Amino acid sequence: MEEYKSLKITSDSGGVYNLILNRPATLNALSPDFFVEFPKALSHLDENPNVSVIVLSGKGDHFCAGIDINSLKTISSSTAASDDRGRAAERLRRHVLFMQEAITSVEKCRKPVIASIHGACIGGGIDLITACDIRFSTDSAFFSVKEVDLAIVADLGTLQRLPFIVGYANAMELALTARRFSASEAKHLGLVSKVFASKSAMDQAVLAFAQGLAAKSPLAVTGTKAVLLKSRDMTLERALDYVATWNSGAVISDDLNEAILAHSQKRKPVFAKL
Ligand SMILES: CC/C=C\C=C\CC(=O)SCCNC(=O)CCNC(=O)[C@H](O)C(C)(C)COP(=O)(O)OP(=O)(O)OC[C@H]1O[C@@H](n2cnc3c(N)ncnc32)[C@H](O)[C@@H]1OP(=O)(O)O
Repeated sequence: MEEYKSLKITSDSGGVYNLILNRPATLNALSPDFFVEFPKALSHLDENPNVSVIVLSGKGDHFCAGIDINSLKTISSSTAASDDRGRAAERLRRHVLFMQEAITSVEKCRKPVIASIHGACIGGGIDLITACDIRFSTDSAFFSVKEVDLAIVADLGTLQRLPFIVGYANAMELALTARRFSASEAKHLGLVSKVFASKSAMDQAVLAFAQGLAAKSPLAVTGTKAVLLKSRDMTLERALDYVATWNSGAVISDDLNEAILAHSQKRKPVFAKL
């Protein structure tokens, strides 16, 4: 297994792997290392056939306190130091695109990624969880689309993804006010699917949930993720066309035969890995 400075990977039984934000001293603030390592880690997990489902969590008392504020200072001073504003702006734009790619790597991963959130989930933390496929939290977790309070426009995906999750009006209100909101409000808005009384209760339930997903046809799971994500960005007509093409390729698989056979034999299906 690769060694990372900002992350840790562990595995549980049944094809469930844990991708853990691992800078607890800074509440898992997203450092420059994170933006290099996170897409690499996801790519390795994606390529590893033993991995069926990925659970993203944070070590320590909080899930993620957003961008590492010290790195934000470095970004802004490195552009101010340049003598050419046009070039500095172009460099900064490329850097933001690079950071966006790191977050988008969650969507590019074929396997489902579940966010398991406790404590703070702020700024860049919201960018991360909104790219995830499913979100769970503890009841003491709290959330904030904090960027306007740092005098910046959220630029790593929250403004693009959050409206699809909580609706346009709710996303606008949360992003403009930067107010802190609770896990129960996050549940009410649909940002998290389930809320748990403690981190240990959540860990246990998320593992059981992830193992349940991992037991399903990997082709059907990866196809469902891919089609839902593509459909989000397409017209209905194109999205229906896309899924027809997808299924015409994937429907004729051993998984379909195994699912039908297992059903008729009243046993659990066993599928080959992806
Ligand atoms: C190009 C731009 C791209 C992306 C931009 C993204 C924007 C954002 O992410 S905006 C959001 C930025 N984050 C924040 O504003 C949160 C700041 N942190 C807090 O408000 C609090 O720490 C808390 C999350 C509410 C938790 O409070 P508490 O439990 O009291 O802990 P603290 O004592 O405040 O923190 C402990 C320790 O962690 C350090 N730390 C906290 N957050 C960050 C951070 N974002 N970056 C770097 N370091 C952070 C804090 O300084 C403390 O360190 P000490 O050395 O112990 O002082």
